[in-house]
Formats: sequence, C-alpha cells, structure tokens
Amino acid sequence: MIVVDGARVIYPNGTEALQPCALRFAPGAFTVLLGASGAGKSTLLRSLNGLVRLSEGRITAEGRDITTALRWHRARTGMIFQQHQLIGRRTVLANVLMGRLGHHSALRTLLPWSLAEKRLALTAIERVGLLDYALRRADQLSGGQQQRVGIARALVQQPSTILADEPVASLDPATAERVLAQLHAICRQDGLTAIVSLHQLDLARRFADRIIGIAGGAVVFDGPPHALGGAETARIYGTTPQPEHALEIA
Ligand SMILES: Nc1ncnc2c1ncn2[C@@H]1O[C@H](COP(=O)(O)OP(=O)(O)OP(=O)(O)O)[C@@H](O)[C@H]1O
Repeated sequence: MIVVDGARVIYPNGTEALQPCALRFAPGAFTVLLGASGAGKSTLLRSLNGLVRLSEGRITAEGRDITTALRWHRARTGMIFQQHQLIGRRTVLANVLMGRLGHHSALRTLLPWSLAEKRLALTAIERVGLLDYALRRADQLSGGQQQRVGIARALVQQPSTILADEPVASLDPATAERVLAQLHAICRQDGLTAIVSLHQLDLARRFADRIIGIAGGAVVFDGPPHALGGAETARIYGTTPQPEHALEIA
C-alpha cells in the first residue's frame, strides 16, 4: 500500500504544482491519472518515486517513508517514461538489463551481468513479444516497440509498483492501445500496482480500475471509470459539460 499524506509540491520558482492531497493506492489496482497539460500529473508521479521532493506531507510505501527508504523504494518501483529513455546505440537486451541497476551497488555494476540476470531480462523481453529483437539496437525499433522495451526494463526490476508517465502519448492510437493493453495485462498477471498518467480519456475508461483527475495541482475527481461523467470531465479539463455528457450522468 502506498499512502500519500498531505503531500504538497511547490517548485523553487513558486509554482504550486501539487496542492495538499491525501491518496491511498491499494495493491494490484490499475490507476489512471487524467488532467490537462500542466495539471500536475508528472509532479505527482515523480513525487511517488522520490524524484520530486515534497514541500509538505509525506509518502509511505508498506509503512516506510520513501524519503528515508529511497533506495529500497526505487528498487521495487518500475518507472516508464513517454520518451522511453533508451540508449539508442545499445541492444534491447543491454537496455533492459539497465533495469537491474537499482539492485546493485555502484561497484557491482562494473562487473558483467550474471547469467541469471540475463535470463530475467530475456524473459521480460519475451513477455513484451520482442525476443527476436533482443540483440537489435534500440534505435532500430519502432516507437511502439521501444516503449515495450521500456516496459521490459521496468519488469526486469521485479517491481511491486509501476509508475508510467504518459507511456503512450507519442504513439499512434492503434499502437497506443496495444501497448497499454499489454502493460495492463502484465500488471494484472503479476498483481502489480500501476499508476499511469494518460491523455486519452477513452483508454482511461477502458483500462482503469480507478481514475484520479487533476486540475491546477488539485485532485478534482477520484473514482471508478463509470463515475466519470460529463461534469467530472469538464472539471478535470476546465471545459463546459456537453449535453450528451449531462445525459450520461443523469
Ligand atoms: N521543475 C519545475 N520547476 C518549476 N515548475 C515546474 C517544474 N516542473 C513542472 N512545473 C510546473 O508545475 C505544473 C505541473 O507540471 P506537471 O509537469 O506536473 O504537469 P503535467 O500534468 O504532467 O503536464 P503534461 O501533461 O504537460 O506533462 C506546471 O505549471 C509546470 O509548468
């Protein structure tokens, strides 16, 4: 269980990117963060991995404050980014093995990877359907394939939580859906807690167990997809509810 308790983020330039909020993330749930550009989704996700320092409040995982147990927390938290953050000239296998770095001391990383770790990496690559590409350079893959490498790199960490920051934003709609469906299926199979920011409302409705809507750094909606009607969507995106949406809520 991850618990966000009164977390607030004010960046050094004075921007309050996250207003004080209290959230609980139950194990195994697939949560989608929705919000307009600049709403604060990345700030929340990055706080959950200790990449952004809280100005107030605290975040705990399994009862441990993540700031004092940061290395432990990061080792069990897989991060997936919009731009994949792959090393283009390295192979898929080498990129996926990078996911193991958090499990080793700095000195251990100077040694070659063990057979067991290579097996783990190949299994993760196989799970995302890219075994035939394991020895290809990452920059020779399509955008969708590169994001699947990003997923495999997160899986090889053997995480209990996946944080994904707009993982399908740079993909065409059909590829976005396939990649997200694969991520969702893997999280389900492994019982992983997933917190995923998305721009696509339809994908959020389809895959989320729970949707958290953020606007201006505040949580303005928190509930299951079926509770997200026109008025709630308008609150998240700062738009006027449409008549058909109004009917949907009635
Ligand atoms: N390092 C930073 N320093 C100052 N302000 C920042 C910083 N990072 C983000 N912000 C500001 O904080 C607010 C929230 O940004 P954030 O990136 O969390 O939003 P987002 O919902 O993820 O947006 P997007 O969908 O465009 O990625 C914005 O006003 C943004 O300009």
